[in-house]
Amino acid sequence: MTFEDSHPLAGSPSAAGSREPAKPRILVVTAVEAERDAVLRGIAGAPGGSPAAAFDAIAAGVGPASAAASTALALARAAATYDLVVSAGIGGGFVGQAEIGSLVLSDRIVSADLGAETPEAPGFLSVDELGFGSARVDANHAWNERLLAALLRAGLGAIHAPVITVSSATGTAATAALRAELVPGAASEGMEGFGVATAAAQLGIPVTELRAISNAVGPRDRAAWRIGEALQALEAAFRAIAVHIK
Ligand SMILES: O=C(O)c1cccc(C(=O)CC[C@H]2O[C@@H](n3cnc4c(=O)[nH]cnc43)[C@H](O)[C@@H]2O)c1
Repeated sequence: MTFEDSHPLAGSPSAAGSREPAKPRILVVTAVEAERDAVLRGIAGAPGGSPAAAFDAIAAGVGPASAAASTALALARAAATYDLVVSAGIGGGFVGQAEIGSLVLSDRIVSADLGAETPEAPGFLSVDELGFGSARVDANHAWNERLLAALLRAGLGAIHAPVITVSSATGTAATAALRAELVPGAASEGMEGFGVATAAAQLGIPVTELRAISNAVGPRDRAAWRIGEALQALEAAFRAIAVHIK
């Protein structure tokens, strides 16, 4: 028995009897159902309902703890057979870095509030500086290139930059400035990426984060959030990925 005969991920025989390469398996983890449904609408928009990858999408709950626990459970149920995990959803955009409606693909995923406040400037020490591990997971470079290429093929662009994870969304200009200083170049803020990334990284599975910007990171103004616009951008991004990923 060959590997192709015995391995469940080795691909299925085509009509001509030759073997198609197996589609990559991608787990998409959102916070809420509205985000998951936008992702699923995008994937369902692939021509013939046949996406170029095998996707599963789950709504894992808001915040890094729920995201980590739900991701770990989904990975365990699938015996960790995913090729990529994507933390996805709407997100805040840092002013001057990412506008409302734009897409941000993480080059690294950084927990910006995992550490200790200090009375001295800048007012915060990360767990890395405290010597308790790391508040950073690097996004998978090779997968990012494939995702960016897929977006580009559909005429979409994404800012490639750090995405921060926080347990409390930024609500003042001072916190926005502090978080931008702590993570230079950060373009987006969400509440789940580091949890998703930690679960994936502990199983050795490549991970990245994709945010569609719904609001500016800064003084809290919920009425100004453009959730519909961001969900449409998220849907378009996953349609592009489902059609064009190679
Ligand atoms: O009310 C709705 O219809 C609705 C639809 C989709 C998503 C939501 C959320 O409130 C999701 C919360 C989710 O959004 C992320 N997020 C968005 N902007 C920020 C931000 O500026 N700072 C931090 N997180 C942000 C976050 O990941 C939350 O889980 C509502």
